[in-house]
Amino acid sequence: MSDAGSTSSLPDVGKILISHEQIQARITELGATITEEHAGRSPLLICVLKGAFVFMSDLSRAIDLPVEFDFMAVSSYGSATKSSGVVRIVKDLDLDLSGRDVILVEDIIDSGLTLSYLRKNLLARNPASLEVVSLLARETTDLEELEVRHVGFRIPDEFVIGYGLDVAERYRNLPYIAIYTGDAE
Ligand SMILES: O=P(O)(O)OC[C@H]1O[C@H](OP(=O)(O)OP(=O)(O)O)[C@H](O)[C@@H]1O
Ligand code: HPA
Ligand SMILES: [Mg+2]
Repeated sequence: MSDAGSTSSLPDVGKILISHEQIQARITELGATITEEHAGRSPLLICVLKGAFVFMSDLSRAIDLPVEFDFMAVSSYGSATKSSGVVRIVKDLDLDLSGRDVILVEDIIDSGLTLSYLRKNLLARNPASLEVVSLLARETTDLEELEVRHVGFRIPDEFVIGYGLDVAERYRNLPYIAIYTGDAE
């Protein structure tokens, strides 16, 4: 049912691009790399809500360090499958970033608008370091330009849902990443 390449019986859920098992295996690798790179430190993980909450939960448990957590909610897609072009902060952080090693945790880098906005916003708070880990990024995204350190999977130009990613708030609970086949625009 969750095998890559197969389909779901749920409406608007198309081909499964990345299975639950593939996601978990990649998260184990990402967690080990982050653990190694931050050995001896206590990075602050910032989850970009809502989409990144599932990835953050699994990734944090694959990191063997005394990490701390904070959460920021930003929104630009609303119920559409195209960015509105305006990134709105819905909830700000609770913690002070000055002097902290910050790891920003995203679910997807699509147009890159959200990340560009967040990078500027967070750097203005004087962290000691800021790095970005995203579960997904479009094949067309220039990761060097956006300074993204770790990416789980590169994906083709299709709107995807599941594992935190939504369309109009639905399907975040799918345990895999699938192509959205509904008619939201
Ligand atoms: O690179 P971009 O084109 O900016 O797209 C990526 C962002 O868009 C989505 O957030 P969304 O606005 O849907 O909010 P949500 O996480 O609450 O669903 C996603 O979770 C990323 O944060
Ligand atoms: O492909 C996507 N799916 C869900 N949310 C998104 N936000 C940006 N791109 C996407
Ligand atoms: Mg969304």
